[in-house]
Amino acid sequence: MVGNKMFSLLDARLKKIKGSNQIFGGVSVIAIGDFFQLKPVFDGWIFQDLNKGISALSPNLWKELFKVHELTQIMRQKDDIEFAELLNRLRLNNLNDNDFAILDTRTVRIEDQSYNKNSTHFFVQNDLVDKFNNKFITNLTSEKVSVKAVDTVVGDFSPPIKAKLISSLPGKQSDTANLAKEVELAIGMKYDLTANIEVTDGLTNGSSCQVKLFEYKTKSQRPSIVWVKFNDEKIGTNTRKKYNHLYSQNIDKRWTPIFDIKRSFSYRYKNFERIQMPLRPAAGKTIHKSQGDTLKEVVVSLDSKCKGKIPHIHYVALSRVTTLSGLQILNLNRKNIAVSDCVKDEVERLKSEAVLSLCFKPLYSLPSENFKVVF
Ligand SMILES: Nc1ncnc2c1ncn2[C@@H]1O[C@H](COP(=O)(O)OP(=O)(O)OP(=O)(O)O)[C@@H](O)[C@H]1O
Repeated sequence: MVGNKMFSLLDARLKKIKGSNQIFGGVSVIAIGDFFQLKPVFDGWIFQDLNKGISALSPNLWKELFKVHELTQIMRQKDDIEFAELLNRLRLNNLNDNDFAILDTRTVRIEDQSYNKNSTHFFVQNDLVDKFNNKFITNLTSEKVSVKAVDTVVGDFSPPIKAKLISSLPGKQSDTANLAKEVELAIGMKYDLTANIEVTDGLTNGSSCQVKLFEYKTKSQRPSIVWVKFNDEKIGTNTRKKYNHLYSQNIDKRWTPIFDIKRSFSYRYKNFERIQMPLRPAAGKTIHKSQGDTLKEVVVSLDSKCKGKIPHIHYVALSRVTTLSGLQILNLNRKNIAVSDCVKDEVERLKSEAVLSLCFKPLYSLPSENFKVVF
């Protein structure tokens, strides 16, 4: 979700690109989202006033310019309306005893026979995700390879200084253009892309796939191509056409080739370049990274070492799955369910003071007897 700092940066960037002083450089902006999902990371809610630097003097773009039109039809859980209604109550922290009893029926223990250990798992924190993925890969008996990043420092430094700078790079992927220092790849394991490779072809940060084959074109220990199958078969259609010549007999036509990519980043005032496979293990993922996902089966643990409650995290985690029967809960952490007060106030304000009046009557709000299809 876009926060208030990012929104203000978008405004400034568009003004620059368009060479115009009009708001957003005169470009029309449509914002889509749900405030009852997770707060932007390292940013404030889009409706809050900026309070630092020169931007604090500028108007609140969100409150001044935007009006809301609410989409009410639930698509993800359209085949399980009771579950959809329960989720709508969870979204507002209004679950009743019967709802909790229903969720209890989905609670599992790791020792249970029914536990779907191979389903995607969601956790609150990164360390739990890493632990789960490492264990998952260790337990796989398939072919594996550990791919190390190839790093270079940009600038005129002596070789020992370069080596020292490179070894000081952090393990945190978000500090290194989303490319890992080392990524453990295993056939059959689920991965997410960690970079936008080809946006128009759906090869975007977060796209989910399964690794199918390593292809070595040289004698190196490093695969030249990692063949993957995306969960959504439309993703990678153009890439598969573009690399048609790479498909030998043992390569399934639905698989997509993934190559090393090169990205630049700055760390402690020095510039670096990293070459790495843009893949991150995703048998387990954080609930923050699961936003936007749709899955048939999921196992959720809301266990958290954080002291405070994280508003809306229960709703986001439980609403990624299409049916109640596809959901398993390891730990609901019921006492931590929370809704942000400032979000409640803003949604109230939008509904009472900032409703968009449409200049036409949408087809879906016309009575069906008025609707005729003419050939
Ligand atoms: N018109 C539609 N018909 C059938 N399925 C749809 C339709 N619109 C969306 N979906 C499916 O519903 C799911 C959710 O869609 P989408 O991500 O657009 O909604 P959303 O409200 O942004 O979800 P969220 O914010 O909770 O992630 C997706 O799996 C999408 O494919």
